[in-house]
Amino acid sequence: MNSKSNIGLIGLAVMGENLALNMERNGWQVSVWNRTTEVVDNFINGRAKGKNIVGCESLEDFTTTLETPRIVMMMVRAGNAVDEVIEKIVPYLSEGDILIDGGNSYFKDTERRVKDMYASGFYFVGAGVSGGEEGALNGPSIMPGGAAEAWPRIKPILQSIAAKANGTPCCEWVGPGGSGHFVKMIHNGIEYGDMQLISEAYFLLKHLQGMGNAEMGDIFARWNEGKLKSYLIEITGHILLHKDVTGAYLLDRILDVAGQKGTGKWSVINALELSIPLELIATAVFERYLSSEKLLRMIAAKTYPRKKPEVVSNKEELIEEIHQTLYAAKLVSYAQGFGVLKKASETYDWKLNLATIARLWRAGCIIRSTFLDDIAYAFEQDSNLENLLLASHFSKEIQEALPYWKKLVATAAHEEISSPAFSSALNYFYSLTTDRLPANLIQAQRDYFGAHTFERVDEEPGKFFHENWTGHGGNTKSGTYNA
Ligand SMILES: NC(=O)C1=CN([C@@H]2O[C@H](COP(=O)(O)OP(=O)(O)OC[C@H]3O[C@@H](n4cnc5c(N)ncnc54)[C@H](OP(=O)(O)O)[C@@H]3O)[C@@H](O)[C@H]2O)C=CC1
Ligand SMILES: O=C(CO)[C@H](O)[C@H](O)COP(=O)(O)O
Repeated sequence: MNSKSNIGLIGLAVMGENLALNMERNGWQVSVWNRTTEVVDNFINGRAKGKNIVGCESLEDFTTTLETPRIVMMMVRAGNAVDEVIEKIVPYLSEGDILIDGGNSYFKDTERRVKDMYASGFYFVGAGVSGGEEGALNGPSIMPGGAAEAWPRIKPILQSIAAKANGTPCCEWVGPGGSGHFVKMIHNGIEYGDMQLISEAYFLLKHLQGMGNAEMGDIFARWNEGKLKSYLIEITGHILLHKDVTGAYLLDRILDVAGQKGTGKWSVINALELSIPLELIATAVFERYLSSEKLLRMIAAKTYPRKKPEVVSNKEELIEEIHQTLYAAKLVSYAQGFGVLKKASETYDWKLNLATIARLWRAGCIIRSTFLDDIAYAFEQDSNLENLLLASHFSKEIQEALPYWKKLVATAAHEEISSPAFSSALNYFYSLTTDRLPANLIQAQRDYFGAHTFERVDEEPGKFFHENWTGHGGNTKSGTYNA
C-alpha cells in the first residue's frame, strides 16, 4: 500500500462501493468513508479485503490519508446530504483541493456549490454518473462539469474507470457550473422516456396478441440485434424470461406502481422553464404518477369496464409495427431531450457539445445504444442542427416508420389500450411538421377576452395588433410578452 491515497470516496452504498472497487482495479489507491461507520468496516472486511483500499473511521482521518491537493468524490444521497458532507469536510481541506459530487444532484444546487467552493478556495465538480451497480463496478458513463481547473487532475482517474466505446472513454469534460448534472438529468429524463416506450411495446404485444412472456422475451432479444440494440431492450428481454423461486414469471407478480427519485420530474420542470417541448418525457413522468394511483385506477376500471381487445390477425405485421413505432417514438424523445440541452446551453452559456454528449452515452450508462452513434454523427455533421428529426439519416428512418406508427396508434386507440407515449410522439411529429397550426385561433381568443394582441401573416413579424372584436371593447391593449 502507498503512504497516501490518490482519491477519497465518501458514501458506500451501491454506487460508492462499486466505484471504489473500480478505481482500485484500475491502479488507484482509494480511501473510503461513510457516515455510518459500520458500513466501512463491513466493506473493508468484505469486498475490499486485500485490496488497496483504506477504510477511515472519521472524516479527519480520511483527509489525512489523501495525497495533496486532495481529490474527494462523494456518492451520497442527493439533496441536503451533499451540503452536510461539504460542511463537515471543509474544515479538513486545504486550498486547491477538489470535491466531486457524483450523485444525482439538482444542477442548480451544483451551480451554487461550485460558486461557494470557489469562494472558499476549492474546486467543485458536479459529475453525473450513470450505469447503476454494474456500470459503477465495470465502467460507468461520467459527465463532469463545474470548476474546469480540476479537470486535468481528475481526468486520468475518471477516464480510467469509465466505460469505453470503441476504445474512447465515456467521460469527457461537459462544461462550467451545473452543466454536468444538467446533462445527467436529461440523460435520466430520456431513460424515463425509453422505459415508458418499452413498457408500451410490451403492453401492446401482450394485449393485441395475448403473447406470453417467453415469446415476448424472444422478440426483445431479436430487437436487440437490430436498430433498437440497447441496454434497456436487452434487460427487458431478460426480465421477461426471469422466473422466481416458485417457477413463476416474476414480472407478472410485480405491482404496477412505478417509483421515481426526481430526475425525470426535474427534466420536465426545466424544459418548461426553457420553453422547449419535452412531451414524451413529461408523459413518462405523469404515467408513473398515474400508475401510483392504483386504488383510483381500480375504481375507474370498474366504472368503465372494457371489452377484451381483438387479437390482431397478422402477428408478424403487428410485431413490425411495434418495432418501427418504438424506434420512431424513441427518436422523437431524443430529439426533444437534445432540444432542451441545446436551449440550456444557449441560455446558460455552457457551450455544450451535443455530439460529445451523445458519445458519452454510447457505453456504460442506462440509455446506452447503437442509436447514439447516429445521433453523434448527426451533430458532428451540423453542430447547429435545430432538431434531430431534420437530420437526413433520421428523416429517412421516420418516413419508413410512419405507416406502421400511425397504424399502431390507431389500433391501440380503437382497442382501448393505453399507449400515451407512442401517441404523444406521433402528435409531436404531426405538429412539428405542420406549417400552419391552429394557434391562430388561440391568439384570436386571447386577444378577444384579454386584449393580449396577435401578429398577422400579412404584416412583418414582431408587430402586434389588437382587434375590437365585439364593437364595444376599447383600444387599450395588454402588454405583449411571453413567460
Ligand atoms: N443507484 C443507482 O443506480 C444510481 C444512483 N446514483 C446517485 O448516486 C448517489 C448514491 O446513490 P446510491 O449508491 O444508490 O445510494 P443512496 O442514494 O441510497 O445514498 C446512500 C448513501 O448516502 C449516504 N448519506 C445519506 N444521507 C447522508 C448524510 N446526511 N450525510 C452523509 N451521508 C449520507 C448514506 O450513508 P449511510 O450509510 O450513513 O446512510 C449512503 O452512503 C445518489 O445521488 C444517487 O442518486 C447515480 C446513478 C445510479
Ligand atoms: O441515475 C440513474 C441511472 O442513470 C438511476 O438509476 C436513476 O436515478 C433511477 O431513477 P428513478 O429512481 O427516478 O427511476
